[in-house]
Amino acid sequence: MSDLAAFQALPLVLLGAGGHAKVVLSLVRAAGLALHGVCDPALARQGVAQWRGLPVLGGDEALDALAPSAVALANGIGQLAQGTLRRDVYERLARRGFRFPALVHPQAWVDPSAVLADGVQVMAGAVVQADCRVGENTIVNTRASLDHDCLIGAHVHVAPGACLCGTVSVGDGAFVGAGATVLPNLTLGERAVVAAGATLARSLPADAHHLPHRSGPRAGHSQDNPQDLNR
Ligand SMILES: CC(=O)SCCNC(=O)CCNC(=O)[C@H](O)C(C)(C)COP(=O)(O)OP(=O)(O)OC[C@H]1O[C@@H](n2cnc3c(N)ncnc32)[C@H](O)[C@@H]1OP(=O)(O)O
Repeated sequence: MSDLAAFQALPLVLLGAGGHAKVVLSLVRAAGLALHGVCDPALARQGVAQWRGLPVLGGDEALDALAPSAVALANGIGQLAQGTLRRDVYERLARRGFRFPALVHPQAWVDPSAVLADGVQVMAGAVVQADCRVGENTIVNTRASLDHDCLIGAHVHVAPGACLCGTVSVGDGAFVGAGATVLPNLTLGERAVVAAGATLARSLPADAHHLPHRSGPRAGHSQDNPQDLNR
């Protein structure tokens, strides 16, 4: 068996037991992959022995008893705009030699020419089109789509229902909110944030935020100042 096949056959340890972890667990089960257990400090503190049918192995320290050659990891920590916990945990454990296989829900479409790095998660209903490249630990969440030739960095979250048109480049750590649309050929810098529901029509520099345009006045904001209405 090749190194890659051996790593893909390892049973998975799920990290975290919050909302994102539930969705990762659902993917792993739908894909028929083997599971070893879940690590979650809160469940361990509460003395919980089983979570959604999985043995609770303990908190972070439980991984000290496991060899990177014996298990692979599935990152169940979610990522909100500007959050770093998911990335920190991934990088710390990857440095210790643990591998995170790319996980693709059986009801997602990933074109065979697309390249997914370790730790990428493609959730149910998502689409990754031809010649996309997706960097480590990135989430392509439920029903999100990356059209042809998108180049997505590491630790990015493309939230549920977001749509990236063709040839969009996204820097490491960026966040594209639920239902947002990014027009073709644009670039988002590292850690840039596109708000849920926004349409991005110009490239966004590193660390910049893009909020949706407002169509009407809001309490406490002047109707004469368009900036108040279009923050
Ligand atoms: C499975 C899952 O659920 S994955 C999670 C996916 N989550 C998302 O997609 C959420 C993405 N987050 C957003 O869009 C956020 O609102 C952010 C990160 C862009 C901005 O967050 P903050 O800077 O905290 O903005 P804050 O919440 O203080 O809002 C500031 C104002 O902008 C408005 N606003 C913020 N984001 C949006 C938005 N996406 N659409 C419309 N209005 C918005 C707020 O209502 C608020 O208006 P107000 O001043 O009239 O009260």
